[in-house]
Amino acid sequence: MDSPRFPKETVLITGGSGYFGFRLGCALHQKGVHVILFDICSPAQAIPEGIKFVQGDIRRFCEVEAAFQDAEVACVFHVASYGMSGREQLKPKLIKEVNVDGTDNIIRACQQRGVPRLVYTSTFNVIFGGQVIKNGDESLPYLPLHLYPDHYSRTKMIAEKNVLEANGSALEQGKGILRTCALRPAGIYGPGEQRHFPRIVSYLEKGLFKFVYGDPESLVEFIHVDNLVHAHILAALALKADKGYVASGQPYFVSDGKPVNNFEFFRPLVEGLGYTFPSIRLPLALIFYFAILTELTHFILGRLYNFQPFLTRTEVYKTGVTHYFSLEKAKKELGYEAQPYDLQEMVEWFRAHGHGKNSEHEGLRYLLWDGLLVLLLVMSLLTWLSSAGLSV
Ligand SMILES: NC(=O)c1ccc[n+]([C@@H]2O[C@H](COP(=O)([O-])OP(=O)(O)OC[C@H]3O[C@@H](n4cnc5c(N)ncnc54)[C@H](O)[C@@H]3O)[C@@H](O)[C@H]2O)c1
Repeated sequence: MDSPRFPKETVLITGGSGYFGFRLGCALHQKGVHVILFDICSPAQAIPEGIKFVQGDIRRFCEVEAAFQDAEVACVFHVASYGMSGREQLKPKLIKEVNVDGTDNIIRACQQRGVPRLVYTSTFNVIFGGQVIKNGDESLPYLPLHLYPDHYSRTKMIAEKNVLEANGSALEQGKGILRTCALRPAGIYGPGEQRHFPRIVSYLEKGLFKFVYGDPESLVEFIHVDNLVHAHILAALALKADKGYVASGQPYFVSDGKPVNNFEFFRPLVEGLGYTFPSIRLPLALIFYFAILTELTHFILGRLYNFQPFLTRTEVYKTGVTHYFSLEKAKKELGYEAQPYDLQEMVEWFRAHGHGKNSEHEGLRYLLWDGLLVLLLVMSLLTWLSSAGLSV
């Protein structure tokens, strides 16, 4: 990738221990930028020499302030978030505190500390609530609050709005104005990804990936982590005078620019790890009821054992309903060009970490999982049929 030049200045990355934040930090560090990673958890990987790590919680303003101490920060990449997938999605209070209150703290810290640029990592979800969107663009309005299917999407929208509204606000001590923009990525993938892919591989290993669902023609999008890093660097540069502050106050959809059926996207991973791609296809509505039941089961039993729900309703929409967006604005204003990637490097990553089909006895080992899956599917079918007004 033809990487843009980045000046030798200091940037602070919230969520800097997470998958994307850490990758962004390492990429900027390699370009000679002084990087401060700020996160509530330490990074799982060794921190390269020269990168500073500050542990803290964006919900606590004093901890955010402390991260800016002794540094003239030129740009903040606000990446930290909570509640994106799995059981995290079912904790509304914490999601609001991190995504909304935490973001407000970051905006306030930028204003107080005279940081001139703030790039917010948003998501497709701020516009998508389960409706079909084909080649949507940034003119699409936010949804009314009650139409967001989950707290994460709703709070990411509020946070994005607050960040974009802070564009043009005054910095303290007459240091000029704050310029902000937001990037709305598709689902992130790449080697070492820790959120979606290990979960999928664990389902493969437990023998739970037995069916796909929804319309085979439905299309969604993904973005390779390095394309997203590239987009963030371009966005930060596009908030500067020499780019005419073109990104000021703007949102941008970013992806690999290749709409694909969700399950077909994962096929190379499934087959590359030696598993058979499922031939059974179930209706989306049935899976939606299945997700309601798993959320309900989690609601009842989650206090005793906080297990990972198999699928949530939002995940059903995200994976089964067509939604993809135009890259035109990001291309035109940021100069973004997605580079081609495939899942081969991820297959190799998982194999190198001891995954892949290797035991003939796996079937027996996971008989209990199979039983549970069939039970939940039968219950979903009954719920679906009765809600559709059919007598069973
Ligand atoms: N992963 C995806 O598919 C995807 C898709 C679209 C948008 N996004 C957005 O991209 C960003 C990065 O995603 P990711 O997959 O790297 O997520 P991640 O979960 O790996 O990283 C998020 C980081 O935020 C940190 N964090 C959470 N609460 C915090 C707090 N209170 N204070 C400080 N740090 C806190 C976590 O410890 C974690 O390291 C997020 O803003 C997310 O909303 C992700």
